[in-house]
Amino acid sequence: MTPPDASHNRWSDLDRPPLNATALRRGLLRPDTLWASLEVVESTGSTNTDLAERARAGAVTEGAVLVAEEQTAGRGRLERSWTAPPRSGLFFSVYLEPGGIPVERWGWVPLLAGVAAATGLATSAGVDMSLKWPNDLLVAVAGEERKTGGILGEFAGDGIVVGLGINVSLRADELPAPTAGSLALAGAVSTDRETLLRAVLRSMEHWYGAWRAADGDAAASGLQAAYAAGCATLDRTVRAELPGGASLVGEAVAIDGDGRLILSTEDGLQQPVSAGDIVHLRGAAGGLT
Ligand SMILES: Nc1ncnc2c1ncn2[C@@H]1O[C@H](COP(=O)(O)OP(=O)(O)OP(=O)(O)O)[C@@H](O)[C@H]1O
Ligand SMILES: O=C(O)CCCC[C@@H]1SC[C@@H]2NC(=O)N[C@@H]21
Repeated sequence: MTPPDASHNRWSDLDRPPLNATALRRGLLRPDTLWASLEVVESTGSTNTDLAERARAGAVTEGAVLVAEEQTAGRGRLERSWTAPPRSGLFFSVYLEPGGIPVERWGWVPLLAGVAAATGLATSAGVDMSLKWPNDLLVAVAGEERKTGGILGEFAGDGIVVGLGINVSLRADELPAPTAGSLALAGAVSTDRETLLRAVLRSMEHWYGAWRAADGDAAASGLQAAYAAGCATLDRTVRAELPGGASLVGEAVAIDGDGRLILSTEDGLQQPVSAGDIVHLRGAAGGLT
């Protein structure tokens, strides 16, 4: 006898159960907490696009969370795409309105999301997590650094939409690129997406509260130090591929108060990098391979 869902592969329903929005709301939406609403949609183009549209229309309040089981036009930084099979990971965006905080400090919000996601996932999935500047989430798969998550922050309306894509149960044959990984491939003790999402959102609430309480000062709130402690880019020789095509090689020596990566180059200069792609090069400074 043929089961009614024979067209699905065996992973779709057993290993990738749907999210329970009611349970998530019960655990996260409480009076006096940051998270004000949580919606789970079956499929959409991009949760960032959707929340940004709502923010521009004034149709969303701070603390809104939009989660999709599947994205058909997921977007990454630098006009790239974000692709993953339905329910293989967490694809969600949050809307934050740090009114009163000087806008030049808002650039810390996506970095804050990276610290929160890395901390929340390390605890809930039991996997060592690190950050590649600015905010890729890295895990080790068979001793190799792999990207298991990415973060896209976009100004919209009076606030900022921060979208997170986290590869949870992706198998090796499903990876969108050789550089990608997943929590499962990194040996996660749990791949329960509700547990992971709750942990990330709670950690984000903690860091956002601390950052706001310090008036957006990343040093005073401890955020700058937490970011540096989790950042795998620091103390490495890296190549920064800058917008416009130029590139810069140097040792990553610090994250400054504006969240920029400081490279110490061969000519002895300290060059701040505020946007671009970082490639971690092997070997110590001067010993590139
Ligand atoms: N789920 C994911 N996990 C990790 N990395 C991802 C994921 N989805 C997309 N990426 C990465 O994001 C980038 C997507 O960029 P882009 O849209 O330019 O695609 P591409 O595969 O690099 O090139 P193109 O689509 O132009 O052929 C790639 O580096 C890809 O590896
Ligand atoms: O690594 C990157 O370049 C950032 C990837 C961000 C992906 C997430 S998935 C949820 C949200 N919606 C999007 O379209 N993008 C972000």
